[in-house]
Amino acid sequence: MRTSWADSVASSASENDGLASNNAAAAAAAGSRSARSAYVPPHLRNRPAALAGAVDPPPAAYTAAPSSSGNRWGGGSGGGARADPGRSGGGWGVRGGSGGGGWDRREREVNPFGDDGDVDAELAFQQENTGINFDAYEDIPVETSGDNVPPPVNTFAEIDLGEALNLNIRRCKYVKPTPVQRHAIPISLMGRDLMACAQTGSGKTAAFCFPIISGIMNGPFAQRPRGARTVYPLALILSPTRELSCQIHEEAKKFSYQTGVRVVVAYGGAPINQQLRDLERGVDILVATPGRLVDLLERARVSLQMIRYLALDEADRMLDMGFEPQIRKIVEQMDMPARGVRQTMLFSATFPKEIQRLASDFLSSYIFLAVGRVGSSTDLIVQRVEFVNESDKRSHLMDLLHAQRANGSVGKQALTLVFVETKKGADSLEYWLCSNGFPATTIHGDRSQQEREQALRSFKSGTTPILVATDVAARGLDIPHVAHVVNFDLPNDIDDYVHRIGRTGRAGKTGLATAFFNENNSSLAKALADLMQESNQEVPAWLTRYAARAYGGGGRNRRTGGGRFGGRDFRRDAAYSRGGSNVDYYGGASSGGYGGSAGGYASGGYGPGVTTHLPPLEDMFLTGIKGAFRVGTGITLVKQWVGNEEIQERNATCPDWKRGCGRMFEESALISYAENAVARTRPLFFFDRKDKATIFSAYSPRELSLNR
Ligand SMILES: Nc1ncnc2c1ncn2[C@@H]1O[C@H](COP(=O)(O)OP(=O)(O)OP(=O)(O)O)[C@@H](O)[C@H]1O
Repeated sequence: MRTSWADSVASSASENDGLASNNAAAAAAAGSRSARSAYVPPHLRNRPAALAGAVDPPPAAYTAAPSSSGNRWGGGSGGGARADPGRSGGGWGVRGGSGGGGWDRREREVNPFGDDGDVDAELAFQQENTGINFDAYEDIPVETSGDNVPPPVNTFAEIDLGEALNLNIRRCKYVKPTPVQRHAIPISLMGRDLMACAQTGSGKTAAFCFPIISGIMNGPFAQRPRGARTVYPLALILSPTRELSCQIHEEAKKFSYQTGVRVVVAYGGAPINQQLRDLERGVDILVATPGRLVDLLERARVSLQMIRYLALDEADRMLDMGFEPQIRKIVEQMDMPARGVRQTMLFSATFPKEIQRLASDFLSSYIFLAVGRVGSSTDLIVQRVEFVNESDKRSHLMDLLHAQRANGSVGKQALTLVFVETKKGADSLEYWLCSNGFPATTIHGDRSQQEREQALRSFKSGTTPILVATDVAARGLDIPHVAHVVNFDLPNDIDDYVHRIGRTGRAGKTGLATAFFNENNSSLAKALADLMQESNQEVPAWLTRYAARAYGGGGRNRRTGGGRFGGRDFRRDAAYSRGGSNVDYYGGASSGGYGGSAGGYASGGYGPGVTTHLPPLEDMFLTGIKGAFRVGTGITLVKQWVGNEEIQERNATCPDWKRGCGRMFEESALISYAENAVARTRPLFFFDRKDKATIFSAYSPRELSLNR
């Protein structure tokens, strides 16, 4: 039976395709969008028209504006485990009954640390933070922007997180906060929205979990409706893959042990009934993948009406085209309190400016935080690039692994993660490695959920110290002892490369990343060389030559053209503040998005009139035989196309591109253009200039659809 990986991106072809087709359908329906009624979950139906289908007014308890101290719901600073009315001490009380988000009275909270409770005595015998060298992060440049940014802290003791949470932090052996934690936690505790970018492995999970847990512990009691089967979490943490959601869930459970805050996870690919039972036992923090959450919302088993905190991990991925429609649905079209009422936190190691712009739709008067440059990789990772022809890759890998084995160069327990492009490629490489005496397993979107879990377990335990993976394993996974990441096939996007190599060199440890580069990767050359140079790596002379030749270092590379290299808040970029209206991004414009007027991107619609909200792409016209067509790029391709370099790259794949600007263009040529040049991974919209309707939209070569 096909498991529902619908909400697990990286597994993803299936889901992305699904999403893409949904998205295509959405775009197709763009012209009639206004006539289409919005989905109303069952528990919101039969309500006064003003309320149904709209954002519910949040409960009075947390409609207050952010307070300058404490969280935005006016919660005081707090001590130990939460002692809500209706809860018994120690955090196991019953709150709100079943469906109301409280603990089941009969449930015992498993100790995730396996200690006997005497934490301090136990820790005294252990070397604190064994092997973790956070001093490595000390000299990282930090940029913050926005109004009234609170000062960073240097120790956890300076932050009032509450006794129970502090105890768990000690149990985790976190001695001091990492740079992103030092800055992000005070910002979030102040009740401010946050867009945070920090390098892979630098502790972002705790940076958003601590303020959420502390806020729930210390915030006002949440009186949740009783009786119904619907549950009302107070915090929602969304992540793109199932494995990552599980990992965040595990971490959050550790942090919230004996705090009285209950964390539940919901993801696709696993039986929903078990997850429903978990939810029914009560939930304060729901960690979820978008697809499964939408399912739960549509079944009216979860309501977002009482959400106080929304965190998106891997936020740039979540707002990329594959997920954006689902995220908009969850955040804007269900019953979640509006931005400015809820507190929103976005985290990632990469944050292209066009995604920052999109993300600002979900934030209110937010603070931007960049620890290190946006999208940079940590220099704890030694990066090597080797020129390897396609046909030599296997033998080259074999040489690497033999050398590794012979000289123990990456350590005894060392694990090697090998990234490949396709699922088939993963299977076949795994088979070949095993046949050649290297125990390997594989993780990709065609494997069942059980197989994927088994593969991860076997890799983590060292039973199969080589894991061959597609991008399903590229983001967020924190697997100890991954000493070597091999990019057997390089990705097209430098951001994907950053996330992939970030599976090693985590939490202050060093790591090694080797990439096999050949002619097929020339579009990545410039971005790769720049990234390596920036992180003080030795760039081979031949790569520099490729980079110079490739001019623009294309692919979906967003570093070129001044896009984001330099790591800064997009609001500071003058180009973004033009937009035709006087949008004050710092003040939180009404739409928060480009152009600032109603509709368009800000409302998530791509319907008629959307062209008025496109960034300045006035020169990007193709004139077709049936009228004038504007090529809009949705969101993410805009900057890429404006830069000369990108046009160069497009030329490489679509010779007609440059010639086609402003000229007659056959419809078939447009389609082939879409197939060949742009639609590999991101959507492309063609707009008829006259009536501004989408004439067709393309998501991938397979998903090209004609919607006339
Ligand atoms: N203050 C701390 N002290 C010691 N270890 C920490 C601290 N904060 C986090 N860690 C550890 O650092 C590792 C990386 O943390 P985490 O997975 O949150 O990184 P991340 O920034 O989210 O990475 P990615 O961008 O890859 O998702 C984890 O093993 C975590 O337990």
